[in-house]
Amino acid sequence: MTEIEWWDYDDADEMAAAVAGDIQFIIESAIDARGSAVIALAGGNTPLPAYKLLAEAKLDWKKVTIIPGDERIVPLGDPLSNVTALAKIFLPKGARVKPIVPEATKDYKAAGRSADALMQDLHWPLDFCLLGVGTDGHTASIFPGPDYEEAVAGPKERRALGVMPDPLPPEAPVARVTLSREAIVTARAVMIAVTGQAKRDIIEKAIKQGPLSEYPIGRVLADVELPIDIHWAA
Ligand SMILES: O=C1O[C@H](COP(=O)(O)O)[C@@H](O)[C@H](O)[C@H]1O
Repeated sequence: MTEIEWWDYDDADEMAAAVAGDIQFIIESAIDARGSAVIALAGGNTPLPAYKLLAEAKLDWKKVTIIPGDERIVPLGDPLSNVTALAKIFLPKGARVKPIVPEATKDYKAAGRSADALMQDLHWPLDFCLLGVGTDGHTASIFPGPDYEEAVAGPKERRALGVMPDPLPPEAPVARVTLSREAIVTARAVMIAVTGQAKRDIIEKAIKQGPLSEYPIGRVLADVELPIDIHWAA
């Protein structure tokens, strides 16, 4: 198991400021080292305050490419669309925000294949991947269901795939496209940002369970080589 460090904050605002500061530093370092930064950001609600603060940072945003680390298969502009939330915040800054599901389709497997093909246009490994975690233990859109093993242990060259969660999560009950575990854990830096005791309990349990964890976050964290920071506020 990798080195995992918890960073605890008094409230979500304090956490958002710290997360935004760390991502800014990672982006600056990537631009200094390679001339550009390619980052995958978590969807959902938890990281939005951090993204709003990050967008205020003085960065050479034209050199920054942002993809969602996972996407709900819904039309662009839909309130559930992860890339739409990212685009609203970062497009006005000049960043390149790339949808990984440009068109909603009923064939989630085909959406996954086309996202995997789109990944070829990016430089790899990712400079950074931010993960969220659901109260059911999913991370990115890696969920139990028919695509689970492919997501956590599929071919190493598979960077994205279509996923049908089973059961469907009530907050966004739709098929998904997600980065694979391999694409996530080979990023140059991986960070988790979560709020609430329930998510903390799940992550702690998942880490204890190790590679045989019942939770997707446990399967993703198992045997990761790079150190991972987990930012948490109650
Ligand atoms: O469905 C999703 O859920 C997780 C957690 O979202 P949150 O709103 O509880 O923070 C998120 O990380 C993932 O990207 C998203 O698609």
